[in-house]
Amino acid sequence: MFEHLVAPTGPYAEIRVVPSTGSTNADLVAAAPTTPDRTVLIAEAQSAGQGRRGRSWVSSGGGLYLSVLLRPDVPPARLPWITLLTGLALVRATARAGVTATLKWPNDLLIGDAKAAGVLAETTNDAVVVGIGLNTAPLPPGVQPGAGGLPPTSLAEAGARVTDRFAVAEVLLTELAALESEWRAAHGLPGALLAEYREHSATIGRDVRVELTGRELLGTAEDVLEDGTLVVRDREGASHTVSAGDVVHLRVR
Ligand SMILES: O=C(O)CCCC[C@@H]1SC[C@@H]2NC(=O)N[C@@H]21
Repeated sequence: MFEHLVAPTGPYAEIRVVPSTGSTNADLVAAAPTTPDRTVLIAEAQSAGQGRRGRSWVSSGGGLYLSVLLRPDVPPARLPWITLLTGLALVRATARAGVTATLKWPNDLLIGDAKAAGVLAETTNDAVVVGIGLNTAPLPPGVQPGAGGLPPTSLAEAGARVTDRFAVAEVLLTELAALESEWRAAHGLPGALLAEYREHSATIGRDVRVELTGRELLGTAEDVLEDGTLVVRDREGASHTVSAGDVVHLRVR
């Protein structure tokens, strides 16, 4: 499998596949001090898969669970774009499998109104570990929607042409490398990627509810800006900038 995944001209220092681990993100965060830039770890199953906000990520096998350690030499304020451009890599890879997907800002890949993938980016010293969980096969019965309330779905349920997780991983990593290299070359500015992100956004133009510390913001998501923040206009007409740490829910009209 290892050989199957390594593109001869690919930019990755290493692509390692393990049968099982606790969490590929936790492994790369722990190994960060001695791990080179652009190292990939893929697990066939995880016993302690992590989602955002302390949630767990169902990783019993049948899905794609991978993390990439990156050392981009860009200003720290531009690092939130890693989450967004990873979302774009997921959109592109999903399209190559014959399925149209959109992005719930900042990090959820949606097929229709259900969630097929999530991204968890963690910063450690001078590295960023970006984890991707993508449901290629249906989840086991009984998996509840996450805290965001989105029901789960998978490439298989969406009728994708390609559902083999290693084949999908190969396309995904190729797209991620292309996007991430372009972004690095622009010193962390999104350039043309901003228009691509807006085009695939499931959030822009939708009514949203944002959980802020101690209060709630109800409004309409208007745009995603060059710094990766989301602009929300509230019912009184005031504009708010929401950062990637805030929780945004799409509201049904
Ligand atoms: O939507 C989310 O909450 C993010 C989910 C991220 C899950 C992936 S699976 C591979 C990597 N290892 C982890 O423990 N988490 C990420």
